[in-house]
Amino acid sequence: MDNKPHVQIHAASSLQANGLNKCANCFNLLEYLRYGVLYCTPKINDKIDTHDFLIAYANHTFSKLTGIEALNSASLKKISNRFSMGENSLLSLASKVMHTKEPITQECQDERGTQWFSINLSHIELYDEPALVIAIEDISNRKQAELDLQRMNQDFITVLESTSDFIYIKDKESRIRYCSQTLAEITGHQSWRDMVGKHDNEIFPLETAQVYIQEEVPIFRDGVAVLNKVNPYFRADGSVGWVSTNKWPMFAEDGKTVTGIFGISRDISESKAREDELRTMATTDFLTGLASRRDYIDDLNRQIARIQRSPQALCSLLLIDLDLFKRVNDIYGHAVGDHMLQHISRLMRNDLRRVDSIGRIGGEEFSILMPDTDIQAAKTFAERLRKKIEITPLLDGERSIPITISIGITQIHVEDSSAESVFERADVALYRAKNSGRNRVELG
Ligand SMILES: Nc1nc2c(ncn2[C@@H]2O[C@H](COP(=O)(O)OP(=O)(O)OP(=O)(O)O)[C@@H](O)[C@H]2O)c(=O)[nH]1
Repeated sequence: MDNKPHVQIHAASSLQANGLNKCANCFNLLEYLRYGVLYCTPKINDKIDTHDFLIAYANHTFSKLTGIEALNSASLKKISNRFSMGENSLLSLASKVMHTKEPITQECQDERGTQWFSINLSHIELYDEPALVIAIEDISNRKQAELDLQRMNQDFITVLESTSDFIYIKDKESRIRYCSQTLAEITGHQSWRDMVGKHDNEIFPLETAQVYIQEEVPIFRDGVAVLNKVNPYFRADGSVGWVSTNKWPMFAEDGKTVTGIFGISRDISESKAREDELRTMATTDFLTGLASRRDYIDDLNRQIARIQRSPQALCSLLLIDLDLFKRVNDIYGHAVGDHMLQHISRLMRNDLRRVDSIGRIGGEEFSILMPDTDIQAAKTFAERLRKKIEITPLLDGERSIPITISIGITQIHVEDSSAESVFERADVALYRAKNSGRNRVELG
């Protein structure tokens, strides 16, 4: 140790001085300790309940750690306020130890709050004289690490309590160790702390829990992440939401053993609902609920492909146009015109088989696909539909508004390579029906 001072021992009594001097070599050893050591004796020889102590010996490390110099023969009271101990003081602890003869260990800071110490006070009897040994250790680094950890933990809890995502850490039995407040609330718990130790089986309906548990099998078995899984979940109120989930394995220090799972599930209920809505809008006509033109043409193309594969297969197509529909709009207004389109759609849809499909392919133009139906059978169906519409007017309050339809029919041929050629033939037939006075069925 550098600049090690010569050991000097100041004894409270001659008897003690004798003993201590005999121990001088032992005290020399203490100079090499990484602990600071004070050896104190009660200031008044025979009174243990004295309020002060004489520092008989301080090792070099004590001065080095605390920055307090000239300790030998100083009083403990004098240096007591150099340690910040909350309710206690070094002096009060010293008195307590002398009373109880029980050692005390306490953590404290220096007066400026820049250093942390662990201080141990022990009562000893040396040559029948009571004495106090104070050992001090600089624990600033450990304390800083502890405080950092505490702060990190607090930050982590703040994240858990404020994030809108469902965040969770599970142990190797898939039990919750931490989770976000949102996950607690959505599953009917007051605090995320109520979730700690729970298994998915205890949180979610069994079926949902099984999905989540299965998902975690490869994570535990192979240490791989599971990413972008879209799953439904059940809220405490019974409603269904959707989450997109990422789960990662957490490893032990060996970097191999999976000790748990870290997961983030994001609620995508709103975006999923919007996506579903857009998909429906793209495939469904908003006014009538029938297939949109695009979706209907997809069906038609499938039928064309089927017939190309099996030329003996049949499929007929009806092109249907409302007669003089402009007049309905002009006389009754556009809203009634809309009701008429809905009315006709309902009448047509009610007459279809499961295998048939129907689409609104223009403003007041519809088309029906009839698989496994030749053109004559399609004509019979079309005539029946035409008559039904003729005799079923739209009822609008007191008013009864009649309408008729014209229909052009064609059968899909093996030579048809696209929807256009099929529509063209049906259109020619429809044109003929219109030109022949409307409310007619024509074949093309
Ligand atoms: N109310 C309403 N009318 C529509 C809609 N789409 C198209 N129409 C109307 O449908 C009418 C079609 O008129 P036209 O093409 O002249 O045919 P039409 O009056 O039915 O006569 P023909 O087809 O020759 O029998 C137009 O007045 C369009 O405004 C719609 O979504 N709602």
